[in-house]
Amino acid sequence: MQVLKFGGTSVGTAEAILRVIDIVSEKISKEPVIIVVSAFGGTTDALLQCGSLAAGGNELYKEHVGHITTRHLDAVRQLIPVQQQSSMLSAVKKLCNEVEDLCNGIFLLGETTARTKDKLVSYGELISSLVITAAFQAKSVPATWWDSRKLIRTNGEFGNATVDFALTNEQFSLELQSLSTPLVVMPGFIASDTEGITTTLGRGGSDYTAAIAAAAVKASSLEIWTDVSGMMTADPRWVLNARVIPAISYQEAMELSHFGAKVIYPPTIQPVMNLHIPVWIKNTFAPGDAGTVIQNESYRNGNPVRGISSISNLALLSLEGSGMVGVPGFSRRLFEALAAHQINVILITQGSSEHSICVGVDATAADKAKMAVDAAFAPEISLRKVEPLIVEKDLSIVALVGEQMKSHPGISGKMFGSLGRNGVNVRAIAQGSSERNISAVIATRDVRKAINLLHEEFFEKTYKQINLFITGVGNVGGRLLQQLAQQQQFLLQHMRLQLRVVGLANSKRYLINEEGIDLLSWKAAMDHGVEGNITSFTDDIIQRNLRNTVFVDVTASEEVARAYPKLLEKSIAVVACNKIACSSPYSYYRELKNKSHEFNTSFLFETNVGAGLPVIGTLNDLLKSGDRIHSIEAVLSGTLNFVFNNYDGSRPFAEVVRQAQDEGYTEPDPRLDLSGVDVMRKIMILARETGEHLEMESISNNSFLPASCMNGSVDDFYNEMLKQEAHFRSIFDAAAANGCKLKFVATYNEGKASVGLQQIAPGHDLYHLYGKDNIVLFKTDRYPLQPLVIKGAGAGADVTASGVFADILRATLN
Ligand SMILES: NC(=O)C1=CN([C@@H]2O[C@H](COP(=O)(O)OP(=O)(O)OC[C@H]3O[C@@H](n4cnc5c(N)ncnc54)[C@H](O)[C@@H]3O)[C@@H](O)[C@H]2O)C=CC1
Ligand SMILES: N[C@@H](CC=O)C(=O)O
Repeated sequence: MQVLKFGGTSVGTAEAILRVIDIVSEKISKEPVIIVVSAFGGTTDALLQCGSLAAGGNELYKEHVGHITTRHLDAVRQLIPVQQQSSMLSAVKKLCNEVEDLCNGIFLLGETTARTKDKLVSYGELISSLVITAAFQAKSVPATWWDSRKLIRTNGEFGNATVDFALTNEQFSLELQSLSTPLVVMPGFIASDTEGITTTLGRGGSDYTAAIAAAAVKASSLEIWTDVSGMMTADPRWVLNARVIPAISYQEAMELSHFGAKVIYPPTIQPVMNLHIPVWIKNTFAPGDAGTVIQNESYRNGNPVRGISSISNLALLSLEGSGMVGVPGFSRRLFEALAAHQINVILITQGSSEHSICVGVDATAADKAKMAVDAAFAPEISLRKVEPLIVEKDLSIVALVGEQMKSHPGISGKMFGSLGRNGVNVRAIAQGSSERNISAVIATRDVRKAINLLHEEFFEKTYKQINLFITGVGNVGGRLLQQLAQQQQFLLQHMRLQLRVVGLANSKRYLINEEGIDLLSWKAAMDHGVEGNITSFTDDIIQRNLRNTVFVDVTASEEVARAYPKLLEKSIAVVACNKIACSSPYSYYRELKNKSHEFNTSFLFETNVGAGLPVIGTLNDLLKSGDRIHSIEAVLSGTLNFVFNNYDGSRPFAEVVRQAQDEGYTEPDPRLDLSGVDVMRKIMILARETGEHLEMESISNNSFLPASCMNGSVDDFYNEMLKQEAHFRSIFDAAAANGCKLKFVATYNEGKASVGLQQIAPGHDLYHLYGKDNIVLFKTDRYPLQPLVIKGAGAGADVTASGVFADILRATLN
């Protein structure tokens, strides 16, 4: 014999009931079947509402009873041919009249008891099971209706009665003896006490009814038919890639169902587990799907984690005090105080110092718990041996569940590492010695992010999702978006990285799409962005709290550079080609470095020096591996190298500078390049990376630009350069006369940095440097005579964007 249970959604409409009939008809051709049905979806709540309206003196309950009646009568009309309808219509009407009578009584009394409520809600399952029995019969499927109230006997704890299994099993065997049809239909959820008064088995109790029946008749299997295709690796409303678990042990299923996987009512497992009856979770709306089987053995598929679950609305209660250390009885008194007020403890942790004990309870019970515990420990609190109970709310539990976790070291390391890297603070941890469950208490606002992270870490072989927020969509930013668009598919296929641009901002507005902005039409989409600035953009990023988030600064804005600390503090990685942060006063540069370290997230700015060239990375590799820098000599301005490589007096100097700007080598404000300030910033950043506390003021700048060029606007700058043509010509001629080239050189030696224009003779390391190239020469302990040389394009949107791209990838691998 098989037992099948159909939940409220599976019997919510006449159409759904016809599916049930199809499923069951196929089953009974093989072996006899008992089906346990819930009330039509929503009916239990509707009945409870009638009761509370009536108890509150609100006559609207009559209208609600009317709706319930109509719904059930309609189902009869749709499921049963007209000629056979009348007896079922009058049976339903009679039961609905009883509901109304009961509500009238409640209305008159102005109150309702647990016993009356049980009676009231029992009508949902009673009526649905009778209608479904008749529907089978109308389809010529012989079916017997069994009254669960006569079979399942409980104590008198209304609302959540305890089953007397011995008596119940006996009733089932008696009933089985006279069974003459291949099919039995039973109402779920309801039972009766020793005096025959209706009781219920707790919300979701229809699963339990089915398990009790399966155990009583020693069924070959129990099938729970619902509206999902099995137990999932995580809640699919939160984790898009959650998938069905094909097989799971009873113990794992109990852990997962206790921890919020609503697919199965937790007590269901116990009766069938004792008899090793397999439980299948199947989907009424996709009966062909394999579903999940819950069985004795833990299924080994190479992944020790079976599922991820969570409990929301948790409060953490901490009892602390020096008077607790080494004194027996504190925990007993704490638990007794909670138990005396029917407060259920969900999680317990205690450090070996015994200085504190911490328990998790449902947040709705937190205030009651505080009163109870403070009263229980009043003498110790008054003597300051124990502190008043500390209550923290807005917390949740996320838990990894898996029978095989016990034989696998490193799972909790992976779990907490992944949460930590993403700024999810763990408030308490619990792991039983069975190691079947590792629970972490975290802020409720972090739950979605945490579950997705853990799912990615333990289940997704497919990809890791990276959420990018890019600010600044100009020259370099625009090219970065092109490169990302071009490479997205490759990264997905070859590196299992799903790089999504979730946010884009310019100086006036921003756009966020958590599904990822289409990189082929971002310009048009930007027009529909919201008006905002860097503060509202970064607030929005933080509030969304997405996992694996990288903020990319492709502006030259000080305002944007000021936003990094608040992002790093939330473990959001920052990638910047904007040089302002790292060339601000040393204290700010240090603060950012410290925050990146403290919050275990990346702060990367390789493109600050040499654009896409690996200058900072190489320097750090040398330092980390124990080398010592003696000196740095470098040409670090793509713009100036381009200008001096292209200026020979045949056209105005200003015109060559304009060309450098048009080709995208200059800063948004080209005066920073021509004045040498950009190069000062770069050599300072390199010096700082070696550990030097250098400031801009201590760098000497032998500028070749007449001071008058720096007055006024950028247009004034170009006009003034035209006027100063003779000056530029004379510099060029002097170098040419010596057979030299002009290079704007930066040096760092023995803690001192300087920048300035130099005549470079043939044979010098810097002589053969063409176009917009940069060159950096490091002399170190290991490269004392022949320097380590890095050379190549040092400016331009494409190379800079690719350097930023590489930093983004580094940040994601942190
Ligand atoms: N061009 C190059 O070769 C290299 C450039 N860089 C750096 O790249 C950065 C960007 O350079 P480009 O793309 O050439 O400049 P750009 O002027 O073309 O683009 C910067 C963009 O940032 C936007 N912006 C300014 N303030 C903003 C704010 N508060 N919020 C949001 N967006 C804002 C501007 O509207 C503009 O669209 C600069 O910091 C530059 O130093 C670094 C290495 C090489
Ligand atoms: N404007 C800069 C670009 C790179 O930082 C330069 O010309 O080098």
